[in-house]
Amino acid sequence: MDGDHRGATELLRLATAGSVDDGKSTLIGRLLYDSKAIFADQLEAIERTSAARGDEYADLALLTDGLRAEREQGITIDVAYRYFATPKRKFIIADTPGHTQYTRNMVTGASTADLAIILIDARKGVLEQTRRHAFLSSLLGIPHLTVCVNKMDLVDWSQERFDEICAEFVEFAAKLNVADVTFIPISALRGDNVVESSSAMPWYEGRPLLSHLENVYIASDRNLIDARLPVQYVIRPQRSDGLDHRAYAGTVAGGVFTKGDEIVVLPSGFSTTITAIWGPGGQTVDEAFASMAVSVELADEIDIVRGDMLARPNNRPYVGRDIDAMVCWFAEDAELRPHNRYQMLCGTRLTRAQISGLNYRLDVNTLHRDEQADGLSLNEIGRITLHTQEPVMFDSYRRNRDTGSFILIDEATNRTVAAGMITAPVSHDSHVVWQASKVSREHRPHRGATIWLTGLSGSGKSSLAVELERRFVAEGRPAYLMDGDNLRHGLNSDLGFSDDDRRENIRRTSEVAALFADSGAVAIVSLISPFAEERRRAREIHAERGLPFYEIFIDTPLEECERRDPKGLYRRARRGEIGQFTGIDSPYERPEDPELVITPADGAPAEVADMVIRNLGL
Ligand SMILES: Nc1ncnc2c1ncn2[C@@H]1O[C@H](COP(=O)(O)OS(=O)(=O)O)[C@@H](OP(=O)(O)O)[C@H]1O
Ligand SMILES: Nc1ncnc2c1ncn2[C@@H]1O[C@H](COP(=O)(O)OP(=O)(O)O)[C@@H](O)[C@H]1O
Repeated sequence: MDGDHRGATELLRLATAGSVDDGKSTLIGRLLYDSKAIFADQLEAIERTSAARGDEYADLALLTDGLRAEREQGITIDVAYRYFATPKRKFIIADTPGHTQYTRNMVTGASTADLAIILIDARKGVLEQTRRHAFLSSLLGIPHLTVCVNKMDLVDWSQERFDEICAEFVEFAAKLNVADVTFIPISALRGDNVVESSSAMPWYEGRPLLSHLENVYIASDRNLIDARLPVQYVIRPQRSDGLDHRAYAGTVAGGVFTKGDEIVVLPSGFSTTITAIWGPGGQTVDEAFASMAVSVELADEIDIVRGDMLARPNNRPYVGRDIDAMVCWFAEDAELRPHNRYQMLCGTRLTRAQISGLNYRLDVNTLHRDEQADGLSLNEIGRITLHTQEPVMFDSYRRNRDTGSFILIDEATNRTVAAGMITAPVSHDSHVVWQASKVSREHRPHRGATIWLTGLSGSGKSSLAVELERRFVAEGRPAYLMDGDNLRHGLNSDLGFSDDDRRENIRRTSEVAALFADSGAVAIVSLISPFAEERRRAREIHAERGLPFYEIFIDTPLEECERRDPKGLYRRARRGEIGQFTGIDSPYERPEDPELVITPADGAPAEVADMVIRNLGL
């Protein structure tokens, strides 16, 4: 492997969890101090303050506490990053305060960590917060856990006490998915086993903390197998030769890409080869490894946009719209609830997503799963399913922490409201790829569209739809009537009239209409479609694919529909023989902004059809 790649293992990302009382600030201060990573002036100030207070030792907590005060001005998520280095390794510490915002801070600070340090006060032993930190570390997939049993000086350097705490921790951690746990007895205050080995605990045969941090083996933690490059930018440099060499830039999120490799572009599914790779400094390189920012040039002109992903044809991420994930909720003033919609950022892909289900809320202290929960509030963690508007490329978080994570953004406030870790695709759409067609819309002889007629039963949708279809076909334009009644005989024969079934009925019909419109036909939909949200979604499905969509509201008052009652359904509904009848005991949400509104005053269906074609310019 070359130097670039080995270089990645010279950096260790650390997360620390624990509260001030556990001595976390002191420990970080001690690491910085004893490894000479503190500036002389900072050190002097600390020694002066400690001496003035009559402290026996320089209070190293002053160092990190001072930093904390600095950053408390204006940073919303309270995570501080500290850098230090020894001749062996560079370190980045994400210091996440242990107080009330613990979950949010830890999820934010620790999601890229290689190793988490958990501090336990030797006098107190394993506490609720120890379990919480251990659980969060395992949830975040941090590969190494180092449990520092601190304040050993206050338990007389007792090996028995240390062993007792280790045993208790091991018993709890067995329920978690933690690969590698190391225990170190320390006194952060006195510096025992932090940088120097402790003479007070000769029974401890392991390394002191810093030496452990320098030597812990992390090279095999990185995913070198699954090549993933989420496209961040499409670069079109104007060369002096006038040729247009397009390149695709992004940070490699897994595996290795080599010049000459065959790659597949997702979600389109086109394959091509890499002809050149440029490294971060703009120089050409032969290989690109995980965490390298690169741009690549490809042999074929393929339509690639930000949010697409390059992978290997025989090793693809999941591509799908239904995702199973654990999420941690960050927002103070709103709850996560099923059916809510957010912007989802997964890799470089930004798309809308709806919470399709909340399976359970997890108590991070007891690991109890509450399946009755109807929402998640600040700092709560739960298992959800998500349905995205556009296909998303992802791996499970366990396999790849970059391509397996996402954030949810509130559309109104633009704030990050959740961080998510993908468990798996929801089973029904695993490994489905989008198969691109070779016929583009310009190649088709007709331009398609969908005319969506909504209104109560008996309002006159079908009569108008029939007239429209006849006119289009007479003119030689492909058109097809999709009537709710008819679709319910085949495609939708498994659906009844509950709210959920109607939503599914509308969803399926929208998708089929979009396919017809994409093929160049005029899809004429005649569906009560009583829900505004699903009609909006139908419009969106068309907009996403650049297809015209016209919503026509047949605004015939309920009394008139009931008077007409061509099928006798209203009479039966009134007698209670049919339940959930639209307008009687099931709602109809009137369209707020349709392209056209038709009322009975507009005349007979034939006249109305002429008017529609004229008005919509079809
Ligand atoms: N409970 C109840 N509520 C409403 N409609 C009912 C119901 N039961 C049967 N029908 C008949 O089904 C037709 C409506 O089906 P749709 O698929 O258009 O309905 S929906 O969009 O899913 O709400 C509708 O046809 P139209 O009269 O053409 O609208 C009815 O004939
Ligand atoms: N523009 C119109 N003016 C008067 N009656 C109409 C009009 N359009 C339809 N009708 C009548 O209303 C009844 C219901 O029409 P239909 O098209 O079946 O409605 P829907 O499909 O919305 O249930 C039918 O008897 C039809 O003849």
